[in-house]
Amino acid sequence: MSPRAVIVGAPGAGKTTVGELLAARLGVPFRDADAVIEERAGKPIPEIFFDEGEEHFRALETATLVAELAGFDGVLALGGGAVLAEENRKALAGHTVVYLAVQFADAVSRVGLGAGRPLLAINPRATLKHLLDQRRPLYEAVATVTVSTDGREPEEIADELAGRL
Ligand SMILES: Nc1ncnc2c1ncn2[C@@H]1O[C@H](COP(=O)(O)OP(=O)(O)OP(=O)(O)O)[C@@H](O)[C@H]1O
Ligand SMILES: O=C(O)C1=C[C@@H](O)[C@@H](O)[C@H](O)C1
Ligand SMILES: [Mg+2]
Repeated sequence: MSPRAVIVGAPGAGKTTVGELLAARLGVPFRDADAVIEERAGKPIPEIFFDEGEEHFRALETATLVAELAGFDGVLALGGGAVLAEENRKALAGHTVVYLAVQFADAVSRVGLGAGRPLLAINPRATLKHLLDQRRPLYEAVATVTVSTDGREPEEIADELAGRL
């Protein structure tokens, strides 16, 4: 068993939004790895970061990724930082991985820079810019399909992906 598609991309790329639409088009279930982690931990991600720290969150993220890659056959959206660990990137090899690319301007307007994103708690604009620059090559490295999302509606992106997969 393997997911029909694994979606990666930065915060605000539209992983959850486009992932749900794509799953509906393919007639398969959708699952968000962030939601699975919250369910397993019994608390929201900002609380996991606050109580146990990022390292603990990343360990939960790897365990969740490995379990879902082996046991889920729908569309799986990953957290924005799931590509950071080499172990995770290796685990993604051989799977259909969709990279939703987004440039800074659209990412800022979609993310909103409000509460709920522990990594963007301090100096959100500069942090988001750095995070996009740092991660772009990592998303590209794991992707088997890349789609640009800037200035495009989620429905249009999901249609393109459904046709390409
Ligand atoms: N292509 C798009 N055009 C305009 N707005 C979008 C697009 N995709 C998503 N959005 C909006 O941007 C916001 C963030 O989208 P979404 O939560 O799907 O991103 P995400 O990649 O899952 O982010 P996160 O990393 O936080 O999980 C939502 O309000 C969503 O409605
Ligand atoms: O960009 C990141 O590193 C993160 C993105 C979210 O999806 C969550 O997985 C968490 O807030 C970390
Ligand atoms: Mg999401």
